[in-house]
Amino acid sequence: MDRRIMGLETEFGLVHSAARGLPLTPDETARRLFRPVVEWGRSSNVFLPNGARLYLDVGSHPEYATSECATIEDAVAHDRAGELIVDGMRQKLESALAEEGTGGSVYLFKNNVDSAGNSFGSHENYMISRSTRFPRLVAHLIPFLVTRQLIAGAGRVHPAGPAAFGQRSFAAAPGVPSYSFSQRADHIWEDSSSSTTRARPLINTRDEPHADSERFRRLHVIVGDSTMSATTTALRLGTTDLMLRLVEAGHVMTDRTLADPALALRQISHDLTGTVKVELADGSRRSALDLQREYLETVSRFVQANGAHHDRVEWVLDLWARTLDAVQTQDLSGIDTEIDWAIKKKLLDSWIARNGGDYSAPRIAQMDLAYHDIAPGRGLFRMLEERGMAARLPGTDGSEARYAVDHAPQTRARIRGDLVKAAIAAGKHTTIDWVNVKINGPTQRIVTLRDPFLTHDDDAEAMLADLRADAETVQQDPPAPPII
Ligand SMILES: Nc1ncnc2c1ncn2[C@@H]1O[C@H](COP(=O)(O)OP(=O)(O)OP(=O)(O)O)[C@@H](O)[C@H]1O
Ligand SMILES: [Mg+2]
Repeated sequence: MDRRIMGLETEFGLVHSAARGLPLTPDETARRLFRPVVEWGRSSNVFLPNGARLYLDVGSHPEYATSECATIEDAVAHDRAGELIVDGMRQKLESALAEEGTGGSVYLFKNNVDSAGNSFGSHENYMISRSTRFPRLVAHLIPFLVTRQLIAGAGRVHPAGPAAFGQRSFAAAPGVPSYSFSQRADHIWEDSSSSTTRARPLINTRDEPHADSERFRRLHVIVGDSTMSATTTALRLGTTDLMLRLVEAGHVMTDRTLADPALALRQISHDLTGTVKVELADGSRRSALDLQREYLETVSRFVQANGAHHDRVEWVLDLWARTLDAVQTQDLSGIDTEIDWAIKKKLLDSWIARNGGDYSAPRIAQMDLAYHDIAPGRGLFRMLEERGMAARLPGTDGSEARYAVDHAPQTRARIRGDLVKAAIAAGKHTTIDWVNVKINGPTQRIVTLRDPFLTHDDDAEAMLADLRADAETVQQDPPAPPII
């Protein structure tokens, strides 16, 4: 696919800490956080004017699923817009709690593990053609995704050393405080399956295309870490899209099937040199660095032969190469403003250099968490960004995310977003999913958008015109969306 629909889902960690007395329970905090959303959309599962889905699933992790994006920069901007939106809700809740005397602080973390060791996800969605042979695609993608943490991991501190997996422990001896590439690697148990939680695979194979099922399929990757840095997010999406292109083109690829992908994920995550050898199904042993170098080389040759399919391909290949060089030479200075695990490691290592101690210091664990705090002026990544110590995606100036808060990208999300705004203004109840927009009421109407690329639909135009006419007759102002 030359143009590809992509979407990112982020589950946030949520904590209330009380100034005095007991904090709100996680469930209560989440319920309170979503109160303005429910007031606006009459549900804790809504689609927003920018086309995105904001919801509270079982448990207490707010989730933001970006609308369908057709470019990497849109996906990055909309992912960040989600942070701005939930941060606005966080600020509202903090103010409400202060007013009623409960007080305390509300924290939202864009990470993948909580203090009790539970893991929550950052899911990537890529549209692929129905004609692509799915088992072949999955087989080629898994070894890539297992080793992708070298270039797209968010980094994690293990104050008591890596946890054991079955009978095995990794890298540093058990009990030796350490740092790993990935947040998520220790929590994945299978290579691919149709469950996202129970067995927790790398790829969820449940077939829900959210589009015309005869033409399209949605690839649901759930192994990735949530990334704070725009450049890391762009690299994560950009490299994966290139790999998909290669497979889709029917490019003959070496079989790199791993003997045990979940085990290899952990072995690789806990070896910052990238040189530990993991076992392939054919009995050979290869390092993550070697495998990633081969992928980069194959993709580069493919691009040379077939041309770049968007204007960031060169940038993706360059950052990919620089990151592998940094791992190989163990000199992170070339990537420590661009790749999350390296940005965070630099921060932690400079604290240790100034204060002594090691990765077991309580302050280090705090910083590991605070890096992912999305609050401006408090989150460590946010602060680095404000000081110009975290790179922006070239050609962007930071205003794109703010714009994406209430503007949908140029896909069918644009139509959905317009209908959401118009329905709210007209005081109509709706039932919406990724494909359908239904106006409830005595004269039910439904618009079905099966092609995610389409930005125009006659039925939707007609519905929009009617909703706008209805809005003229509504006396009250519509409720404001639950965003800042
Ligand atoms: N046809 C498509 N191809 C690829 N991605 C899509 C397509 N349609 C929608 N998406 C993206 O897929 C994601 C779906 O998010 P959502 O949270 O609803 O996921 P889900 O897997 O369907 O449901 P759940 O998280 O409830 O299990 C969004 O980011 C959206 O932009
Ligand atoms: Mg989801």
